[in-house]
Amino acid sequence: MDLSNSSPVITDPIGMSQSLMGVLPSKMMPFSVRPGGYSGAGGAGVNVSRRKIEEVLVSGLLDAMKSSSPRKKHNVVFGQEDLPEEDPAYSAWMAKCPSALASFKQIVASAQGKKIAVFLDYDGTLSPIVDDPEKAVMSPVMRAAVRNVAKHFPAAIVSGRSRKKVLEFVKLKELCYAGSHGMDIMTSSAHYEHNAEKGKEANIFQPARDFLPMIDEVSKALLEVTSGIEGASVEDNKFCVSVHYRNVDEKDWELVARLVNEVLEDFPRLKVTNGRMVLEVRPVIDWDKGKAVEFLLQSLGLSDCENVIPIYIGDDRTDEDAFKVLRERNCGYGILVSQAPKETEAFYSLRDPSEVMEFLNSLVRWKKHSL
Ligand SMILES: O=P(O)(O)OC[C@H]1O[C@H](O[C@H]2O[C@H](CO)[C@@H](O)[C@H](O)[C@H]2O)[C@H](O)[C@@H](O)[C@@H]1O
Repeated sequence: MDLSNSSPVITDPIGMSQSLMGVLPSKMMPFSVRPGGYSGAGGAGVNVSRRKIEEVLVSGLLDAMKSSSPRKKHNVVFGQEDLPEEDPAYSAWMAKCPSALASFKQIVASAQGKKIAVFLDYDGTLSPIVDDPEKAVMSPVMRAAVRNVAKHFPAAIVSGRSRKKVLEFVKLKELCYAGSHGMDIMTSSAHYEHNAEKGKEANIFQPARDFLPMIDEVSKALLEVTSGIEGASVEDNKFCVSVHYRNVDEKDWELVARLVNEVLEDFPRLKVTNGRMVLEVRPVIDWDKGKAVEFLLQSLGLSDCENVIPIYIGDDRTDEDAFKVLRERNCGYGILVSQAPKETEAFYSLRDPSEVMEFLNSLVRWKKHSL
């Protein structure tokens, strides 16, 4: 597609501001697309300023794409990215966000006499990041670790994937699942804490149900526009859609940003956020992984901070919403999976899925020991 002559026309500037609000820092937003309204000049000036706005939005999206996970070599054994050289910036970051393994004693000491609830992201946390999203399988040893965790603690998977897909990967019935970034939650009766709720059937909560036809439509549109870009792929996650650019040549990233932006102009009720080499299109509703964790704690009868310590482990930007909720409630711990310093609301860190597994196994050993 030749974009050199395209002059995008913005038909709904307020809608567009919503669609890109997820990725643009507010200081980058031009005055005319701030939430609350469009205040551009009228007449011929409108098209010029609209085009400028379009450029600012595309370049904001592109910056966000570039700043997401850098490409690294993969370790053939565990599939995780190679460990970085120890450097002062990393050591300084570790001082602020220490290893959850090194801090294990402190973590369990604070949980003495309380119930621990475990929340786990999937990609990059329980399975290593791989080039093909369809091949992000979980190893049998990790599955055994998660199964053991679910035997001893209330546990849930909170993923950007569709609930069906993540269940296909995890293959464990003992857990609760929150797919589509928490917009598709299933709790099972086994987890209900209160006697009155014990007999309850598995429960489904889908706060973005009305968006299903729209998501279907945008998914098809995104698939169509990106079909000519080598390496790009679109994954329908039921209540959200991922546009993957991990396998796209960097010179084509701007094209990906531009096309996603163009498609979203027709969907003012959708927004785009970005994760690890992926643009995630989802409804503009006040719901995220943080809200999903609050919902799960509440519905499982685990919202009493005095007696419950929720632990949330995740690697991506969307997991920050959950870390933030725990930090703001002053209840439990967020653990970021990362090998590089990152700004985070998490209290602790783990380097990769193999460390996540070690941490989960340690939790189970501690629990068995304390019984
Ligand atoms: O919340 P998550 O479970 O972490 O889901 C976020 C996205 O994860 C998947 O993409 C990521 O993992 C892929 C497989 O390792 C990798 O190829 C991709 O680059 C990563 O972004 C999933 O495919 C996406 O749909 C999720 O949005």
